[in-house]
Amino acid sequence: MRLKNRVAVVTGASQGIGRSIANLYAKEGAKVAIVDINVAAGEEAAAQINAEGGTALFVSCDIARRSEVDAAAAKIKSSLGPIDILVNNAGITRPAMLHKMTDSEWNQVIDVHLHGSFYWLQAVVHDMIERQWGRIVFASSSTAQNGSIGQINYAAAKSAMLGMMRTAARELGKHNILVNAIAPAAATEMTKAVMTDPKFADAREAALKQHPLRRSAEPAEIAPAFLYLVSDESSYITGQVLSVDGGSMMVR
Ligand SMILES: NC(=O)c1ccc[n+]([C@@H]2O[C@H](COP(=O)([O-])OP(=O)(O)OC[C@H]3O[C@@H](n4cnc5c(N)ncnc54)[C@H](O)[C@@H]3O)[C@@H](O)[C@H]2O)c1
Ligand SMILES: CC(C)C1=CC=C(C(=O)O)[C@@H](O)[C@H]1O
Repeated sequence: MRLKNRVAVVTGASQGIGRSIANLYAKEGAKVAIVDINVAAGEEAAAQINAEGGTALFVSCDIARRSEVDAAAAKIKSSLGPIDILVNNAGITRPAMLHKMTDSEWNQVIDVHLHGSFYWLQAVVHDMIERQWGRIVFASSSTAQNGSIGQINYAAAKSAMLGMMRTAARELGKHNILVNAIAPAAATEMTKAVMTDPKFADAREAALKQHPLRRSAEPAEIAPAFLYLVSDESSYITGQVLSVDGGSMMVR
């Protein structure tokens, strides 16, 4: 077991990529905190892990609110112990062309990705420094490098997360705290509309023709990369962005 007795926080783990990460970490022996605003799905995800012999705790938390992050971190530390691993995975999209985007659409996306990730960094970093061990992974996106039509808020947020990741990697490396990012691509609730809406059928077909693997991924195919970056096997990797997208962005 590669994460035996490690305490891991995975934000946005009620569904999608985060849930697959939580499942895999639990199988590898970690005590996992599932942090999400989707209470029903989060409780179900935690119950499933516990029923299968793992250890999981669901904690309801809107990561865009510092008070909720601080309360969630305190609950996790008192229930599971000091936090060793943080995965800043929770995310949302609020698409609109830039000339039509409202302040609310802009702020919601910035609040979740940027403020949420920052609050969680601050909530875990003191314990990690004290223990001289930590692993932090951000879920970024290829939109950080390429941009994405209709997603200026999301592209800005995902780009900024890389700046945060690299800065944290530089500041924390001397404490044996490694900080990296993954740019994933998988079929989830987030991508469902674009993947299934008939009005995007032509764009989808064109994208698939350019895709080296000619298919999208399941979240479970993304999770092993998140395991690698928090395991002892990646002890000399920090400040990096790993694309786990079937090579789809390589060909652009
Ligand atoms: N699916 C993809 O192809 C893809 C591509 C690039 C990046 N990503 C990123 O990967 C991460 C996971 O995406 P996914 O596809 O699994 O999405 P998803 O929509 O299936 O899951 C996102 C989770 O985040 C939770 N969440 C949203 N706002 C929250 C908040 N304020 N506080 C706490 N939890 C909140 C949701 O409830 C949900 O459980 C996101 O950061 C996303 O931007 C996904
Ligand atoms: C195009 C669609 C399926 C899509 C791809 C990538 C995303 C990302 O998070 O990088 C999603 O926002 C979504 O728009």
